[in-house]
Amino acid sequence: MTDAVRVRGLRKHYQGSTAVDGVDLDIAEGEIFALLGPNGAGKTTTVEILEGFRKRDAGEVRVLGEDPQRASRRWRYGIGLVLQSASDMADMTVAETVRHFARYYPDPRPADEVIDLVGLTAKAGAKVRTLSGGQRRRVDVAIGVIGRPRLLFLDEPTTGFDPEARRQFWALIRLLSAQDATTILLTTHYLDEAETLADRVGVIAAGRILAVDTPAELGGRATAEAEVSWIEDGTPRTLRTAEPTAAVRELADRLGPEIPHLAVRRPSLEDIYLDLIGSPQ
Ligand SMILES: Nc1ncnc2c1ncn2[C@@H]1O[C@H](COP(=O)(O)OP(=O)(O)OP(=O)(O)O)[C@@H](O)[C@H]1O
Repeated sequence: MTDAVRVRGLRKHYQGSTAVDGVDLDIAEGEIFALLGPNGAGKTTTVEILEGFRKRDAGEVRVLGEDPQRASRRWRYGIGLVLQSASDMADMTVAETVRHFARYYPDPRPADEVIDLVGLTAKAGAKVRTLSGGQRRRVDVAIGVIGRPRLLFLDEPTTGFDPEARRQFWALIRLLSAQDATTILLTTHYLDEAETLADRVGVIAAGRILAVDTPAELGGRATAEAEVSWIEDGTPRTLRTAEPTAAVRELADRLGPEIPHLAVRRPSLEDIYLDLIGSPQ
């Protein structure tokens, strides 16, 4: 499989402070990759360098086979952006906005098809300013994918969404990924979003990548000990074990088939993430 993104030894300093401190990153074509990290970790700086909006101080960067700093117009057509600050086309309708952006591309998707894809057909004639926050974000996605990008950048796409809107948005991203094998680089502060959407996640802190893996395997998660908890003689008990099934069987033998308040908990992606970035839990 070819790499959509290949980064080696990326560095960026701002007036004395180091924002990106030797990042290596590979993202395969068709992959959904989530970049996670605390505020100020270097996510936006890294992503803006990949998008060609920021110059690096050192390192090699290849995005869709080209150096974003010297990339061609054709290269830019292959990139889709959904940035944190939404486009302000508030006085135009949804359809006008999408058609407006379609003109920038040599081979855009049909505007109606994209509006349908993002679930805004019923709102196609509505002014963008009359839409809810979540609906506006869908307009941003429509603009991001109108040019048939091979690589889509999503910067904190669901901040401020209610739970239902987030789930709808995730379904849309999965659809985009499945339909056209669009490569997606997502930054997010929501661990459940990364877990649901991403094939792999990378954790960055203080400008360095700490770990890259599938959400299930990150930081040794798949082999981490489970915590078994229950109540015995009115007292809460917990046990950490690599063999929770055996522990439950032993408890059932001792306490009967219904073990009071039994729970078996494996570390969540959030537990692993907080552990990696060294945050007290
Ligand atoms: N234009 C700039 N000038 C000076 N320092 C900057 C600039 N942009 C970012 N920084 C600094 O670089 C570091 C990394 O910032 P960056 O925005 O890349 O982090 P981030 O991981 O995207 O954070 P967040 O999750 O808060 O968006 C921070 O310490 C930030 O203060």
